[in-house]
Amino acid sequence: MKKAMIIMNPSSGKEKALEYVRKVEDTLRNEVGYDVVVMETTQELDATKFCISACEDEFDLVVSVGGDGTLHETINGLLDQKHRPKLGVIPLGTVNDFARALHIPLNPDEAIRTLTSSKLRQVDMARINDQLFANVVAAGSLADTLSSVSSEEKSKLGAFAYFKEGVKELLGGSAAHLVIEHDGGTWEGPAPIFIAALTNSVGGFENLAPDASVDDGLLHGFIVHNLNFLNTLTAGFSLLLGNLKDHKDVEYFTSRSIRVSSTEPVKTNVDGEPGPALPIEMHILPAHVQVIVPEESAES
Ligand SMILES: Nc1ncnc2c1ncn2[C@@H]1O[C@H](COP(=O)(O)OP(=O)(O)OP(=O)(O)O)[C@@H](O)[C@H]1O
Repeated sequence: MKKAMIIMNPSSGKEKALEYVRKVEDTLRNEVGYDVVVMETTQELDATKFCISACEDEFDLVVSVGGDGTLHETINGLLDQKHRPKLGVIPLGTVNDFARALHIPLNPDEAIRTLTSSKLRQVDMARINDQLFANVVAAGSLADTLSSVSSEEKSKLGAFAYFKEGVKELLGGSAAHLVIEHDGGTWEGPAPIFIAALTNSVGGFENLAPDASVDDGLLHGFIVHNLNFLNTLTAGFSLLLGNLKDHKDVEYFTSRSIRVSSTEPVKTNVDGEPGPALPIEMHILPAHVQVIVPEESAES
């Protein structure tokens, strides 16, 4: 019999995770015919440990029930594994970038229906130092600010919580000197933020990297530099309209590998969580995981 592991964070989804997990279990067992194991996280990194054991025990499917934090920890269990189970995603967080990028419904009941779909997408992941990411890495003074956006603010304001904190930080005007090496050359200079996106949805803004698709084998780099009050606002509008890469103070490139370093101490944010300090090295891992997506979903 095929084996599925459900990895669920009971603290996500406004305490509704337990109710949804029963529905996930029923759907997998009764409609798709899986032997199902439910693993409940109690602390940070539990989801990674559970996913490692699912790989080692050759499970066919792992379903992440929680927010982007739980998903990020789950996919990190796939690092350097020979057997990688298929992935299902039930988004219960406030932003849910990965689900947005894959057109997985943000309504949990509808997302659960998706688990009966026979459509799979081969999705890129990327390595950053000794971990994996599925969505986005940000580096620079602004990245640290984004890590401090509270769950309450995200619930209340959605993607605008990031925008609000971002504008506040940019008006403070701190920009570290970054050295960014990519397939096409090296950029060097002061920048309040550098973003490497794998998918089009970043911090809930589905327009930030409209050219990034989950399976294009590329990292999409945005270096934002020389921001002051006026162009902070115009960059904000560019972000909302999906043409950030054309803004005069934004350098855009695609690459399979990127190295970012600085002589100053600079923090990063990886998939919405605090990440390693610079230097960082990123490498794309094309088609690294097969994700269950709705039958009718578009390929972008
Ligand atoms: N039982 C638990 N209680 C509290 N925190 C947990 C528990 N299990 C896991 N965690 C931690 O909670 C963090 C956030 O989880 P997750 O992203 O799933 O939910 P969320 O906060 O509702 O979503 P979002 O980040 O989108 O607001 C995870 O990174 C994980 O380390």
